[in-house]
Amino acid sequence: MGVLPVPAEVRAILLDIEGTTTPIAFVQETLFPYIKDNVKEYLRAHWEEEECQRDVGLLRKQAQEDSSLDGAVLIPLESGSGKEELERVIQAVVDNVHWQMSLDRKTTALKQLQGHMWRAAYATGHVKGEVFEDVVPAIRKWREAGMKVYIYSSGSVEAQKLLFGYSTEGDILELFDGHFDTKIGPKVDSESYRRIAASIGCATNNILFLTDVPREANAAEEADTHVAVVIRPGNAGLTDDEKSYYSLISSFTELFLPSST
Ligand SMILES: CSCCC(=O)C(=O)COP(=O)(O)O
Ligand SMILES: [Mg+2]
Repeated sequence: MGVLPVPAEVRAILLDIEGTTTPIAFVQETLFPYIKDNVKEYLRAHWEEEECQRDVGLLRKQAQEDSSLDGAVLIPLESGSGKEELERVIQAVVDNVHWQMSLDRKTTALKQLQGHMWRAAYATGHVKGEVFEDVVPAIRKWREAGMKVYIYSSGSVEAQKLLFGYSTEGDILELFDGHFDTKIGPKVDSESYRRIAASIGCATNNILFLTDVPREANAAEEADTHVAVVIRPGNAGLTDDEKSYYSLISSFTELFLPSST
């Protein structure tokens, strides 16, 4: 097992979810198929609700922005009433969601809808959020050492709270001081890390960001945030250059805090 000393100036640890706290397989083989299999039924059941209409409105706006992309699916406005017209619009939303998911897009519009759909899956016990076994004990230790701990995921804040609120380890939301999603900006944009630091009330170099994705690590580093790339079973492989450039950990227990005993 390796040891990665955490720089003394670090006051907060910012965690990615998929591939960092949580197996990629859980997201790709449980959470995402749930959306693909249930989106049409969900839209039919919730169409009249304000939240659902807001989600569809966001998806429609995103679809317009995406209209020049290969395979993009536009979402028409309902023109008139009637079951057939409703089904036509719902089908366009379904096709748009499937198209975005086939590209693993991280748009806020897609992530908002997914978060709302997962609510029922978690609340009924159909799904439990998976976390790697080292995650909870390590975070508890960091917090005892005075470290603040935040989540930054492309999954919506609501989806994050569901995953950790209904996790295999129970409700572990108390372990986090706050949550960020793509509303603060994309994870591959260095500006997002500056906004997160401002929101936490610290400098970017007071933060250590843990992620499985080198492009995200690169963006954070550009903003002067400390980074380590997390290697977990099922994660995408790293190039030799990435392996030698980034600090790597395969378990949260490898982080060594200056105040740790
Ligand atoms: C919050 S659970 C769903 C995860 C998700 O939708 C996703 O796109 C994963 O992104 P991450 O930034 O956590 O790698
Ligand atoms: Mg990730």
